[in-house]
Amino acid sequence: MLEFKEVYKRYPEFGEALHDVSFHIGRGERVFLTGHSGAGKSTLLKLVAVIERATRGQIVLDGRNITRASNREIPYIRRKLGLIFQDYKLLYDRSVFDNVALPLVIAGFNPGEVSRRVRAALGKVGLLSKEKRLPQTLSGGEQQRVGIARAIVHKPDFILADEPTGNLDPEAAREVMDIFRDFNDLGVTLLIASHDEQLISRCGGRVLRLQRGSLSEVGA
Ligand SMILES: Nc1ncnc2c1ncn2[C@@H]1O[C@H](COP(=O)(O)OP(=O)(O)OP(=O)(O)O)[C@@H](O)[C@H]1O
Repeated sequence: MLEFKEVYKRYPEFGEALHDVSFHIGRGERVFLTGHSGAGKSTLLKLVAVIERATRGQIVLDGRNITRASNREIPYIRRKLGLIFQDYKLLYDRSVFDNVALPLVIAGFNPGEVSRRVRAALGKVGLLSKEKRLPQTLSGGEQQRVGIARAIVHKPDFILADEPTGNLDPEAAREVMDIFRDFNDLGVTLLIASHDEQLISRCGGRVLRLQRGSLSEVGA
């Protein structure tokens, strides 16, 4: 599903954020990416989503070398991915329904199909009854669930989440992790960056540990 081969990332203003990173994630795996603040977790996820580019090495997603993907190829790559962020990145002047619908509207789906898929996604995260609400009227946990619904509404086979529970209290964090686990049980591959070791050990899965840009652990 995803392979990093001797990947390096250098930011001109900073220096080396990733150093000789190699790993493989198989289809359907549940993998956590952990490490201290500044270890390179977000950078690694950004390389998979082609938000940033590797300086050296090779990244292969679904059998396709995406390291030097052209700008035209990027939408096709992102279509395979569901991206979830710590700060939700919702549009606060749009309803829950409209936030989740946005990727489908941009992709040109017809209104009937948009409604069907948005309601299916909201159902999966337990927010069907709140589709008309504006995001700021929801709790942090609910807002993150809107973010998850938006990320999965186009049925990606790979979810990438960057500290998805970082702003949530323990109960909301557990609910969000349970939703990820349900997707994983259905065959969706997960790569979740988190520094919450307790949550990771409770959830179970393989752990990739970054330390100052290098992978120090690739084990189970
Ligand atoms: N666009 C950028 N330009 C310059 N330096 C950057 C950029 N993005 C990240 N860095 C630097 O690269 C290093 C790794 O950052 P990254 O955000 O990947 O770490 P992280 O493990 O996700 O940290 P955190 O847990 O605090 O989010 C950091 O020292 C950061 O300052």
